[in-house]
Amino acid sequence: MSKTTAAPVRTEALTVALGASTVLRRVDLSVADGEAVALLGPNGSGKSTLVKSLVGIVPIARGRAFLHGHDVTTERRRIDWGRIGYVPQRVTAAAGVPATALEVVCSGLLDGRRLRVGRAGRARALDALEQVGLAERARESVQVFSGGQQQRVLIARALVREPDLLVLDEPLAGIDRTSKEALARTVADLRARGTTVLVVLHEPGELGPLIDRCVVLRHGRVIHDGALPRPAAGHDLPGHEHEHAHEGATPAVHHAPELAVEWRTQMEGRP
Ligand SMILES: Nc1ncnc2c1ncn2[C@@H]1O[C@H](COP(=O)(O)OP(=O)(O)OP(=O)(O)O)[C@@H](O)[C@H]1O
Repeated sequence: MSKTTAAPVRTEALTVALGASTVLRRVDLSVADGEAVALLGPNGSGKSTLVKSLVGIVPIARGRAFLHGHDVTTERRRIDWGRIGYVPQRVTAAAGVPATALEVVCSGLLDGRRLRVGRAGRARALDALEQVGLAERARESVQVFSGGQQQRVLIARALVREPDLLVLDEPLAGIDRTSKEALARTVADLRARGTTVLVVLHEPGELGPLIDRCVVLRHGRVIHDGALPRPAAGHDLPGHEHEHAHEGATPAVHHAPELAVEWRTQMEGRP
């Protein structure tokens, strides 16, 4: 796999407006080769919009974004999309189509020039299903799969191209514990192979131990870029009241590992 030295992901003062509102405000983000970075923040803080702007689903109003050193707006054709796997938020692998898990994963190898995959392609698809722990169910219809299993099939579809950058949008949302653990194993394997991972999460959960760095968004701005914030003392104790006067405070970008972002409180005071 040929690699350039440019960072897999970089944004400079990235600003995105959707409808009448500015959803991302001057976001600077950089993900180095082989790094696993989590994008965290409360509902509506702009996490999905950030990854969508990277893959070209939403337009950039101001600032720039680069994938492997190429500007996603002006140099789209120079980007090697085969090196990039993207798994969007909350889609099912079934969508009424009676396809097997193997067929769904094989579809990740198709493009405008190729409408069927050969034996080698099917072997790669089986290998990708193996990576997400579903090889033994390759020939079953995805319609009978749980939400978490479908999510893993979609991740396998992104992995079948052997990307060196994988972008996952909320892969843990609404999936069963077995699938969360399987996903954590998949990400651990990817990390061991040097794959760069950018993952949108509500909270670190099973992926926490695998994350090198986290970037926390709030109201479309980066309020933290560094180590995973630890819950402040007592926050994880039963009975702790999550009521603090944080609203209105001017957010600052923190870099210290021991930073005092009170994890749950930053998540909009979610209990
Ligand atoms: N197509 C759109 N038109 C107008 N506003 C939009 C559009 N898509 C998203 N938004 C708004 O942009 C903001 C950021 O949305 P986004 O989905 O990026 O947030 P998020 O941090 O990923 O949230 P969640 O954790 O709930 O998925 C929200 O206020 C949302 O309502």
